Amino acid sequence: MSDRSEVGTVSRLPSLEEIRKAPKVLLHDHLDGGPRTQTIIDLARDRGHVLPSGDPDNLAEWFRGAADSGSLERYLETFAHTVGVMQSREALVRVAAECAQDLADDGVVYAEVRYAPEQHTVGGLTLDEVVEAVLEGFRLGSAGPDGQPRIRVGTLLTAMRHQARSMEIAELAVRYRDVGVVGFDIAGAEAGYPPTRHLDAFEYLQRENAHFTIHAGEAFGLPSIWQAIQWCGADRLGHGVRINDDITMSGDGEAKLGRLAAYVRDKRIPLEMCPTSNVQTGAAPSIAEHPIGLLRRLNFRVTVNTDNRLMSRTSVSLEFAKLVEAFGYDWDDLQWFTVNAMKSAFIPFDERLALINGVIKPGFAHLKWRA
Ligand SMILES: O=c1[nH]cnc2c1ncn2[C@H]1C[C@H](O)[C@@H](CO)O1
Ligand SMILES: [Zn+2]
Repeated sequence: MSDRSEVGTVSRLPSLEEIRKAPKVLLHDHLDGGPRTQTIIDLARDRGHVLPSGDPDNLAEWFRGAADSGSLERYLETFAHTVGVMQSREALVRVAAECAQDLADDGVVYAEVRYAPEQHTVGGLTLDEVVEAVLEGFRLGSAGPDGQPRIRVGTLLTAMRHQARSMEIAELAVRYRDVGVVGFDIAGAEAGYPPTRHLDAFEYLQRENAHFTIHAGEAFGLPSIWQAIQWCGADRLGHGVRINDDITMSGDGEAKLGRLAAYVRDKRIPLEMCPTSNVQTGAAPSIAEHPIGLLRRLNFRVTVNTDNRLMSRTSVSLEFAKLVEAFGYDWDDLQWFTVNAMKSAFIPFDERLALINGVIKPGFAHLKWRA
């Protein structure tokens, strides 16, 4: 990492190793986008599922390469090999437990992990059995050797936007809201599948005082973001990178916000940004040119996320390290992203505040003091 000079002093930027020690918050991570490759290989053997490689490192490289297509649709094809092996209670418990362990090992203290229950019923599980298996996995994987929780994991239930089961999944999310499910989402190919297709589900969730986010403004532009917020009432935007299209820069570097971008900023609507994933799907040209740089400068409520740790070979720490490299972010910037994320979580306000004041601020203060 490079050094940055400040008036009379040289302050060292956070290294990847130091970032790993910081208490981090993750709001956008797919369970089926992050299994360990050895686990996929073991589960594939049990199910007779044929994989592109039987070697964990080669398989990891295959996922990253195949996801590097510049197209969201082709990126999504790689999930056939993760979803395909996550079709039994044992498989779901194992993948969820390892997910919680991997996130805790990366220093994540609070995570919201999402998946689409409707994709995990091929082996005969009911939707309720799928949800219960994943909750059990998170419970097991969150505990340290002393039995104390190392991480808190909340679940978001996703409905696939090209399917027609969103109402059923929304009802499932409400049914499990008091035992670990904290919200709802829609995902999948964006172009051709506007969020308003699922308006009945979003209206139901609003009547139930439930929380939801919508993947919008990733592979499709402003109309998708506008519908997600103004028609569907999304609490947060999954990605939302294309809000950039509603910001114009004048010759002297001044930013002018269109009405939608101004609304998103004024209302403090959280943007779940996933830099590496966006480069892979072509939503951003590179990390250095990612709109996150501008949006952070303009004080949008930006958060930093992984999306799919397997497909992007990433972690929250690595996403932060890439941003430090590209934009020269310091500890204050990383804390700002983290507090933004914690403020935007779907758990109750007093619990968010307790994590901000009791874990995040003291953790960053310690790292800043050592730097
Ligand atoms: O970035 C994404 N955009 C849209 N859909 C996505 C993205 N990452 C994963 N998905 C899909 C594929 C998964 O099977 C599904 C549920 O996690 O969500
Ligand atoms: Zn996503």
